[in-house]
Amino acid sequence: MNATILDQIFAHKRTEVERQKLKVPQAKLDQQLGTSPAPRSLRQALRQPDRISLIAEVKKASPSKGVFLEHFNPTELAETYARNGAAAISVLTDVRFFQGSLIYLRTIHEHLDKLGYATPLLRKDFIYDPYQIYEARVYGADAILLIVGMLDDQTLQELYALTYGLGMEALVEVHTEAEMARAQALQAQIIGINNRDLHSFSVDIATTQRVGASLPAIGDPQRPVLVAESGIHGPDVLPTLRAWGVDAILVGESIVLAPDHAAHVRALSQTE
Ligand SMILES: O=C(O)c1ccccc1NCC(=O)[C@H](O)[C@H](O)COP(=O)(O)O
Repeated sequence: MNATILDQIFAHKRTEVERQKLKVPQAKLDQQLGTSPAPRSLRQALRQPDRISLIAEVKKASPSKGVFLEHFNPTELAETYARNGAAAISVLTDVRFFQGSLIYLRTIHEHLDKLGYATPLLRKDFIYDPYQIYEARVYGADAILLIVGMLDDQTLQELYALTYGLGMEALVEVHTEAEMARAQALQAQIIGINNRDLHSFSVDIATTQRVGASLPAIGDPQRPVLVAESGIHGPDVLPTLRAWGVDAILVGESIVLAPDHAAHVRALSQTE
């Protein structure tokens, strides 16, 4: 079988992380941990009784679509998100395929702090090694993404425990019913259903309904915070997602491509 882009991403990620460990050894990260700003709760920010919350993504490019924004200013974008009602901000930190950076996390954190916004920041990357979780904390992440489909159960459990041990939270991402069962076995508090098949890049919003069907009923205290990820273009779909029990949406492409970022964020945050 031919290697998919996802296989290439994973292979390159391993090289990138090993290279980074040589540049900034774990011992150095350990020293810097104490100076990181205290984490804020993603879960609390997302669970609103009366509306769907928005996680707005700082996304310059994607492997499926290339560059979205030639004039890309991550701090300016994040400021627009925070000012216009985003409950949280996802920062892509993968360098090669998404043209992201860990530095964006730090500069966005510092910039929003100065403006008085305490919007939680999610490190969005392909995380498989504890080193990346320490890195996330040192650069100011409040939460990280764990993609169930790329981790075995033991690694998933270890990374999840480390994340919470460092005071952060994890958005545990699934795409199939089998992955959802694994996320539930982990007792994940925040589960994201990615509507995008990361192998084929096809997007189907109905994935959220199908894969979310096994969760405890809406209103059950055992029900995790549910995030619908990818392929959300506008607010018209929000009532349907609400009916499916979605607490939050994660949106990148439609925001960065919108002619008016602020207006699109307001519409998706239902603050118009
Ligand atoms: O965005 C991609 O093309 C992509 C390809 C391969 C792996 C991951 C990918 N995206 C990561 C994401 O999950 C999205 O950036 C995020 O859910 C926002 O999606 P969208 O609103 O469709 O940009």
